[in-house]
Amino acid sequence: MTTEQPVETVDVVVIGTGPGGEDATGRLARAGLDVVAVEARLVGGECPYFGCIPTKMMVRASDALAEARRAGRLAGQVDVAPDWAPVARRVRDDATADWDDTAAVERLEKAGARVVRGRGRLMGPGEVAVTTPDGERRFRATRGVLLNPGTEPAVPPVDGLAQTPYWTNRDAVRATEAPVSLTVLGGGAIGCELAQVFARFGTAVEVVEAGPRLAAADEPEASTLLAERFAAEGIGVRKDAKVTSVSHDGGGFTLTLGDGTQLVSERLLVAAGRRTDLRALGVATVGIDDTGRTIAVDDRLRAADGVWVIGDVTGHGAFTHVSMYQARIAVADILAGAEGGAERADYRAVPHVTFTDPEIGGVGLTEAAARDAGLSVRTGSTDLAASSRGFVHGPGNEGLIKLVEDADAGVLVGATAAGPAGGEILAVLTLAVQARVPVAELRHMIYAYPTFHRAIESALADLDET
Ligand SMILES: Cc1cc2nc3c(=O)[nH]c(=O)nc-3n(C[C@H](O)[C@H](O)[C@H](O)COP(=O)(O)OP(=O)(O)OC[C@H]3O[C@@H](n4cnc5c(N)ncnc54)[C@H](O)[C@@H]3O)c2cc1C
Ligand SMILES: NC(=O)c1ccc[n+]([C@@H]2O[C@H](COP(=O)([O-])OP(=O)(O)OC[C@H]3O[C@@H](n4cnc5c(N)ncnc54)[C@H](O)[C@@H]3O)[C@@H](O)[C@H]2O)c1
Repeated sequence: MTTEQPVETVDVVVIGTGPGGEDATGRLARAGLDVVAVEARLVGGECPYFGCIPTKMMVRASDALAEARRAGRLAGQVDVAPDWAPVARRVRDDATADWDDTAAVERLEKAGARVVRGRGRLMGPGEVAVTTPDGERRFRATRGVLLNPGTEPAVPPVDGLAQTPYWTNRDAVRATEAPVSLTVLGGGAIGCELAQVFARFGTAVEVVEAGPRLAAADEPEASTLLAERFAAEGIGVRKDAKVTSVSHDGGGFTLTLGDGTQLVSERLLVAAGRRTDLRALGVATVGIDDTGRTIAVDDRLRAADGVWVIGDVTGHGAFTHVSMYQARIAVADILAGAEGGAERADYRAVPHVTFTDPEIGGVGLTEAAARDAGLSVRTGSTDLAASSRGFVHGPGNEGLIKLVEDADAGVLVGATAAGPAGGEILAVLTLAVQARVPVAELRHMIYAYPTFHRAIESALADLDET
């Protein structure tokens, strides 16, 4: 039986504590506000427990195996006997504390915030109801409500799929052993990272992608690079594939494709994008459209009077760094009161890194997006393997740098760095896009020899020739 409690008046209610919501809760509490953070699962959200951190530990392990396998051509034979046990142990003990958020809750409490376990929803301006295991609690927020609900794995409406024990990322990070065989539905960021991880541990992996290429958000050249590496590592990729049905029995999963092909595997990972449920959040009660997947926000993350929204649900890049960037701006705006915060969100240089090998880093606009935006586009590219550092590196040196220039303005508006340390090379390119560093200045710079990032110089030179 549920009991209704009196309405508690507080300064701010935060619904959902992904990386941004957690950070914002701490900042607001440290600023002296009375803050209640409502969390239905684990404080910290997807990233520390089911996303970035555990999957990057898995990537680190699989990269170690790949490097050991390359050692024969560099330093003498290394015997490689993959063992998932240390991976599972690190993910369980080091990354997620066995999926326990006590430390995160204590951090927030130490900052002066309260954490309420349950599912929150808006009931009108400043009004929040929380369904907890002990009944419903009601809060009235006088300064504002901050929404950071994140996303859930999307499960495509494929005949039979919902009735099978498929994995999502939340199950894959809990794997206690690498499966014998795995079909991955979706060749985006999650699908590609995890396909390569398990393949390197000996799993027979097949990626089934509805679209024409892997990593479709990135430049086509990066997709090709990744596809070539997947082929070299024996990872099957089926592009333009339509899955018509899925079944599961003692023999595992059977996927039937549109052309009649059947794929059989021990496990099935669904990595086909994410979904949100705005209706359940009650956003319509404050005048926010709840029919789409995202919530529109202004450059101070305001979505309605007294309502700020941050994270994946804003549609400005489903990345931890975006969620935390937005948290800082929203908190400053909440604390500034009527006059509003000074900092405005600017998404021209949002970086992202897909931690496959080769690692694919991208920032700003792709060539196609820049052309669609009507810019006068010039591109420059270079082959990382042909650089001095690529030559030194040898096995595993495949990569590229691609620059997208607004030729009229003489600045970069986008860049891709794929290869060993692609994400690290990206840092200087992110700065160039963000600060609109003139291409002439980038050419004038000195790039340390023989680094991977020195190849930027060759890509800049190539801008002249296109
Ligand atoms: C497998 C995987 C790997 C990833 N790797 C990376 C990476 O390497 N780098 C990177 O930058 N990003 C990565 N991401 C994306 C990253 O995890 C998210 O962008 C990040 O977590 C930010 O999300 P968020 O702040 O919107 O909220 P989330 O992290 O999704 O958290 C939202 C929280 O709100 C809670 N919640 C939702 N609704 C309610 C409600 N009504 N009441 C109470 N609580 C509620 C949820 O329980 C959840 O804890 C990865 C994601 C996945 C799935
Ligand atoms: N390193 C990182 O930063 C990182 C890593 C993982 C995830 N993420 C974030 O999480 C988000 C979600 O990742 P994701 O991989 O689930 O989504 P995604 O949007 O990146 O990729 C989903 C893929 O699934 C395909 N797909 C959809 N329905 C399908 C179907 N029925 N059959 C076959 N393929 C289908 C899509 O065409 C797409 O290529 C990413 O967009 C990213 O923002 C980031």
